Amino acid sequence: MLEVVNLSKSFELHVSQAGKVNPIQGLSFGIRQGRFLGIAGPSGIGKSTILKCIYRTYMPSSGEIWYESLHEGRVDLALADDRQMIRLRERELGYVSQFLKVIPRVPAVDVVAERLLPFGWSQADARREAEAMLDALRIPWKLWQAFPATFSGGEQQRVNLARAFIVRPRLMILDEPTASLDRDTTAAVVGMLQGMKREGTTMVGIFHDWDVMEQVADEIVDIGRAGGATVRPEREAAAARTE
Ligand SMILES: Nc1ncnc2c1ncn2[C@@H]1O[C@H](COP(=O)(O)OP(=O)(O)OP(=O)(O)O)[C@@H](O)[C@H]1O
Repeated sequence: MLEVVNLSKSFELHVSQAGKVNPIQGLSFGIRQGRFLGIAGPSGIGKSTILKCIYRTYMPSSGEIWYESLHEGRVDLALADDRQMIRLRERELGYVSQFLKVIPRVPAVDVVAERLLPFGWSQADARREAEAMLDALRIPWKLWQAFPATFSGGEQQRVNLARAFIVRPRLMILDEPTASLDRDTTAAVVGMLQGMKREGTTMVGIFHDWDVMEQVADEIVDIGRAGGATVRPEREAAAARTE
């Protein structure tokens, strides 16, 4: 479903004489449909950069990112043009980070509901679905009509999750999606991710909390190790030991 081949990304540093930073150099990995690949490694090594290259927030410096699209066939996301990326983001790719970027003065319920409109949903049905999603993510109903710009960090993160989850993307890209959440909300999000995985969503993600990573990931690429060795979560490793 996703195959990253020899991916490299470097950044030109304009503010100093330091030249370039090259966080990602010749990285390769693949994910099968319905699997969750975790990415681990020390701070600053380039984990978020990989996700941003897949979602094409960043243009890779070189390499290939092959994605099996439902509507567009096999696409190299490293070369796809902007219009194709917009279509794929609207219909197939979900991206959740810690930071919410939305138009100011739009109520939370509409920020979430608007994701369904390109799929032909009516405004009323989309709102009802958005309310159910906000409820599942434990956003109090009193905030549904409020503007997310005024929300706490954890509330904004849940609006972000709701925007991504509501369209049931084929490929979900998660950059520390539970970083500002409390334990109960994190557990609710983990349950929703597991449910989506059972329904066939493919996911790639970074989690600050190793326990959460182990609950959702089928395998973990540790990019701090030479060659990006794959580490299996402990529960799978334990199951394998008893096989
Ligand atoms: N837009 C950018 N311009 C310049 N340098 C960048 C840019 N984005 C990332 N970098 C650099 O690339 C390196 C990797 O950053 P990245 O955010 O991918 O790391 P990370 O592994 O996700 O870190 P953390 O775990 O701390 O979030 C860092 O040295 C960072 O400063």
